[in-house]
Amino acid sequence: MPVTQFDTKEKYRYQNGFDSHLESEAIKGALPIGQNSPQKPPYGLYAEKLSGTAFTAPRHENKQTWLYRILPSCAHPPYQPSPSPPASSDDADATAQWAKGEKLHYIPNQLRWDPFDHDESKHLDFVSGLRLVAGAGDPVVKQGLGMFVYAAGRSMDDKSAFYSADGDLLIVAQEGDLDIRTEFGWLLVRPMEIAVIPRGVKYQVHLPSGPVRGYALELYQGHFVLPELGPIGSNGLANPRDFQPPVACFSEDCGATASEGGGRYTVTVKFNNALFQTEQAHTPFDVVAWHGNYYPFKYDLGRFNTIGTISYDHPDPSIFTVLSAPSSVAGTAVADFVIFPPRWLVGEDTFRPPYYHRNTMSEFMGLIKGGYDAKRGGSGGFVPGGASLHNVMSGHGPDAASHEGAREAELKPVKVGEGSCAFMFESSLMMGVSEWGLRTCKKVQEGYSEESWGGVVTHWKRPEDKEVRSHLLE
Ligand SMILES: O=C(O)Cc1cc(O)ccc1O
Ligand SMILES: [Fe+2]
Repeated sequence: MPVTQFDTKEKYRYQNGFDSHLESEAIKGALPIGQNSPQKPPYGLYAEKLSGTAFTAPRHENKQTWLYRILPSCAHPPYQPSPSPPASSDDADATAQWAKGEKLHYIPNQLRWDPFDHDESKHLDFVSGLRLVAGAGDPVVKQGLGMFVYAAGRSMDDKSAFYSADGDLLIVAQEGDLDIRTEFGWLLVRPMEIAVIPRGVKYQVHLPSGPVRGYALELYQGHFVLPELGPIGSNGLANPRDFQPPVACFSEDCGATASEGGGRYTVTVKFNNALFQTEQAHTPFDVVAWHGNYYPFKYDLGRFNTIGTISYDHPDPSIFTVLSAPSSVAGTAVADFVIFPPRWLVGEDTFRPPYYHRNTMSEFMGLIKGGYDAKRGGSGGFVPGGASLHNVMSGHGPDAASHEGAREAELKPVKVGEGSCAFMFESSLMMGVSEWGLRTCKKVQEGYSEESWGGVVTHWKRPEDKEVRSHLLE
């Protein structure tokens, strides 16, 4: 039985593997045997290669997939600049993010945002509901990244598709399910799950459970890898087999030629942070089979094998890295995706929350659910759907109350983060904040720094103080 868009039973079957060479056929025999490009591929399909790296990239980095589809992707009328800004009923500046060359604001202050708005208007879909919050670099030279939030109240049109030429998109679902139809098959991405849609892959996002909100990171350079495990050994953190790419699933909505079909599929592309559109007569979701190692996938954060100290001191958060996008400097990431899942704290004689910190890397944090052990929750705090940014060398750490609590806490084993999950996009690059992120969204918490650290208490004692001297004489 072919797996078509109508066959829901088959829709959510997945394969397993990270950076594996996989293959999937919705119709048995659709993949050519022993070669990629036969004179006449099976079932009259077209063979099309999708390259995720240069042809000549080293073998261990080389990424490509062969797609076997009813019509080739090139068969479309020319793209035009997106005729109207992404639909938004309530936010005139919402499209600023798409404008090429938008000025980013570089500021050393700690920033924190209240939860970003939902799409009350129900006018926004996943694409028009994407907002750039912060970023660095430039898609033109394939360097850097963009950090986004999304809020959407309606599904993308059944006859629409989106792809980004700018980079791989890591999606962190925070509220609501994303039913993502890709050229490679379907992915259901729920809160506490993530997905990565590689550069160039076309997709369409449906909202089966209602409005959605979440975070996303677009990587303008390279691809995500699993972090090295070093002395941890051969298992732990995110295990490769828990990454789930889809199985092939196609629609046949194509005419006798590429331009004769009756369909009107709107394809939108994000190209250098500007949107372009075309309308084609045939579905872009016509891939009957594929094989390769360049594919979209999802990952359930609940499967993360969290590791921590069983003796003393707070380890660096790099032990919580799910995925990393390396730069050319060893051990230095363009972006790390790090999570803070529920875990046992047993450290002895240890200040257990995150230490006070100034980092050469920038730290953008979000909260999927629950709370975070070094930050106050509740209104005005660090709460689900909100975010914080501690840029290059901006001091941060537990707020005064968390610090005092942790100083005095009885150090018995405790489980922290039960029912919660914070995450961090950590980058070696200095983050610029978009106009939308700084002003238009109206979510920046004015008093963040003062509220958090204004009340940090001095515990300093001079050497001649009685208490210190008696301690030294002991
Ligand atoms: O809360 C943060 O700032 C992130 C963070 C977490 C941690 O466990 C150690 C260092 C660090 O920067
Ligand atoms: Fe930090």
